[in-house]
Amino acid sequence: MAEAPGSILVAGVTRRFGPGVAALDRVDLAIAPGEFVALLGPSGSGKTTLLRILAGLEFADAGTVAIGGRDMAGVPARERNIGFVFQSYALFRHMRVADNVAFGLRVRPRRLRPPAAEIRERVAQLLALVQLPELADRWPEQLSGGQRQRVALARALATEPRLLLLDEPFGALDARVRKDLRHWLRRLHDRLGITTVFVTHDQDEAMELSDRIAVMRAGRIVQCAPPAELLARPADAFVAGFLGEAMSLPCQVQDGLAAIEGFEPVPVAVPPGPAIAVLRPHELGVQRPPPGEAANGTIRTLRSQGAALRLGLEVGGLALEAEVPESGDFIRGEAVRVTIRTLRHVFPQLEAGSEAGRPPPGPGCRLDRDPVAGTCGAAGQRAPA
Ligand SMILES: Nc1ncnc2c1ncn2[C@@H]1O[C@H](COP(=O)(O)OP(=O)(O)OP(=O)(O)O)[C@@H](O)[C@H]1O
Repeated sequence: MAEAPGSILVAGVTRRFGPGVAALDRVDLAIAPGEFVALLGPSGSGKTTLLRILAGLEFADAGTVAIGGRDMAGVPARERNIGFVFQSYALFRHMRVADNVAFGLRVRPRRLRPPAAEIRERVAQLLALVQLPELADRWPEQLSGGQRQRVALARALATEPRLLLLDEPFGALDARVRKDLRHWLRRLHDRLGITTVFVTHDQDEAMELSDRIAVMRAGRIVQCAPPAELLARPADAFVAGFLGEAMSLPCQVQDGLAAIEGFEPVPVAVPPGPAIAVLRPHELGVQRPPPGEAANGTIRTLRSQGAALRLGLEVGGLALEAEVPESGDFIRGEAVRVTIRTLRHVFPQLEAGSEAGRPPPGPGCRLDRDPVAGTCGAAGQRAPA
């Protein structure tokens, strides 16, 4: 069956650099035409390696990659019709902006190269598309970082690629510019409908931009799902602890109760044994201890956040963060009663010991199954002694 031009199907892709741990380990990923998918994960989890394999800049030791239904084995990068933008993908310094954008068209073999007038027209359209029509005659060094990345995107789009691969394209820019470009990129994607794979380790960026996020860890896709699904139903403690602001607390489950150091036991539906409870700051309750009840924590820091108050707490030797209504009227050093209001995510501690600590292959990014979910943030830190 013929597939739409922008579809991607990665099956069982493994890539090893030397005898050590695989940079990619049996990765499956299916992306529909026109989708915007982020690869999100900690440093070294294999995001760039996967992107480079899609691009044809790196090869897989095992597994297959098909783009638009065609097996890419042996198809060189230049024949894949893919546009790239990398964080450090400098523009050609000796070429003006317009010539940078025209580059991909001018280097085509003569029989495929559009006439010069058509290239000029196309460059003007692309610079209008990235909202920089007035910069055609500038040199790259006369542009801001954000403008350079937009020119790099125009250059990537010049050859009308069926697939756009972006590797931390805004990584070097300051937070404000980054946010603006992020919104702009999503609007551009919605207009053009090009299948886009975006590498980032910024979870906010991934959450805001993507139709789905593939969360990677140690060379595997642990879970791939829409952002809201990842937050609501994380596949494991890693995903739960990686998305959104979260604290991962070791606990012991017995008789349907999770024992977390410093807290009352909490009912959970998890098999007995060691487990990880993932808590978010708003899931903790903080009060002055009612008469007759002992305090179990101390307020170490307070920070107002408009309607909410952010409290740094010490509970049972752990440093935790709670978010409570501003009306709390607490003071630093105060002894308080800290409770777990809801405990939505508890995971048996299975994966930690499996295959030398590597996560099991995740549900991958298959389109033929219901997407499952995931979450993240600061893990619960042990308080300084
Ligand atoms: N050319 C190479 N030679 C040897 N090891 C490599 C090579 N490229 C990648 N690796 C290793 O493969 C693993 C995955 O690297 P990769 O760059 O794909 O991770 P990443 O998730 O993109 O990380 P980052 O967020 O830091 O860019 C890392 O352990 C890395 O050191």
